Amino acid sequence: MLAAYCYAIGLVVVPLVCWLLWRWNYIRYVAPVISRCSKVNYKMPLGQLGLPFFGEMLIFLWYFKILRQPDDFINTKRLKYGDNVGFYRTHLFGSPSIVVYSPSVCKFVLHSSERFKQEWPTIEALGSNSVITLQGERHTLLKNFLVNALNHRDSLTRTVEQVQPSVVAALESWSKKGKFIAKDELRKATLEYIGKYFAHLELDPHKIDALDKAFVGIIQGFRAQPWNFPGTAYHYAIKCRKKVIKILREELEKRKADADSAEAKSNDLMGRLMQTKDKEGKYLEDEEVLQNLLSSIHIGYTSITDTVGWALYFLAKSPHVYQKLREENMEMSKQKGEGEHLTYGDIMTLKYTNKVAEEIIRMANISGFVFRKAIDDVEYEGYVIPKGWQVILWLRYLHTNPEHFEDPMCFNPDRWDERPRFGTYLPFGGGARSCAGNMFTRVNLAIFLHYLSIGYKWELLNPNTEIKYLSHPEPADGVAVSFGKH
Ligand code: HEM
Repeated sequence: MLAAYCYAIGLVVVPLVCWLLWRWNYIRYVAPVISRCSKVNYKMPLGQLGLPFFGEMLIFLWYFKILRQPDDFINTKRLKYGDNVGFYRTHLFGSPSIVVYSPSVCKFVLHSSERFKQEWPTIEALGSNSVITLQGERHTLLKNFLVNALNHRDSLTRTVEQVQPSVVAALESWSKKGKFIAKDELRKATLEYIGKYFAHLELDPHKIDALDKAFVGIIQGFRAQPWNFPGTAYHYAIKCRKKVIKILREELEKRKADADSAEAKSNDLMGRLMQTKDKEGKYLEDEEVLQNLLSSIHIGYTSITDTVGWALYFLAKSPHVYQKLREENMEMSKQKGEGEHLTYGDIMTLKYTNKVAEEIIRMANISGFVFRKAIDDVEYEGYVIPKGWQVILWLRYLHTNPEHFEDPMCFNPDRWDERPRFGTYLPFGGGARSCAGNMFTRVNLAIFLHYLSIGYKWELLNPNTEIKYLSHPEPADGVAVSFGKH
């Protein structure tokens, strides 16, 4: 009797449970969409949603962490399902998702903010008044402000003037160190100068370490589960955020208390935020000033650190590129007097340097993905992007796909002699949420490239170090270098 019972379990129950586990996400997420969309004849994108709860996360991790071939996640789907319409269905980061890999669909999603919204469950870690999380009119107000303050010609001219002395000083101090982890030094140097440039913050080494630690804590909370109790990454991120806001608030209060001080009169980012008015002529709330300053310092110093870290890596691996870069910049340097700095106009004439900068940005892919949520069922060429599903724009795939860039993993600045095909190069996103600091990044990178190439040489201490792709791409050793003067 018992044997028959066990036999029945083995024969019926176990396969049934396995089948249910395998089909669970289909039954839960896909079947209702198919039933709803059959009336309007929309097709379901191809793909699969994997296991309950985990979805295809284990496969994703396999490609990112074990094989370290992140884009093969998409390549295997293209092999299995064919090219289809430029996107597949999957289940990642806890949600049924559509992964988009084609230029036209990426553009469609980025430029359809009425159909796809940006949603951050971890809003308290990011700040509910930050341009990153705001929606609607307030977002437009702050976004326009930031684009103006960071990316326009006048602002870039000021950036070039004010940032150079700090870059020169940082490189000089590195040459005295000899061997170091470049990412560690870059974090400190860029935080120091961005803090000074954006808010006149005078940061001693102790304060820089404390601030940097707090910013790392904030990042860890961005994509964590939004569980706000002691011990969670989200809770810690909120605590770190409060610490940074406290430091920025001290500076804000100082300026309010002494309106005649040089800082209060300066037109740094904090000063300009304090002077910004909305449509009704009302100044921004303090909280808005502080939160947007925090976001700008944060994104600014981390993205420049990453980009310049990659510059050191790629240039060390491509001596012929370094040599050409050096020649162009030595030529520029000869035209300058002793101690005379570059102008924004000079940087624009450095053709090869700008190509190197663009190639670094393409290959670094520091913002490899962009996330949206479909507000309603959206039809695209007969297929549905279902309401409530997460949409993951796989921007990095645009830049590593040989159909868009020949021999894409080869570091080749000369590919920028021609413009990439429309929509195939989107490192800064697009549409209403495109990056507010794209030109700011390019100019900062060009300044580093200039001073690095005219004055310094370096070698990678671990030239074969692995590349980490999560949480963002970087050489696993943090770019350990031996660094010195020419
Ligand atoms: C290589 C460097 C950088 C890359 C690859 C990059 C990439 C991006 C991308 C892809 C987005 C769009 C996100 C989305 O659509 O959801 C974005 C948004 C943004 N970026 Fe950057 N970024 C870089 C540097 C910077 C810098 C230096 C700043 C400022 C100092 C900055 C400020 C912003 C802001 C404020 C947004 C939010 C815009 C909005 O929500 O409307 N970025 N960035």
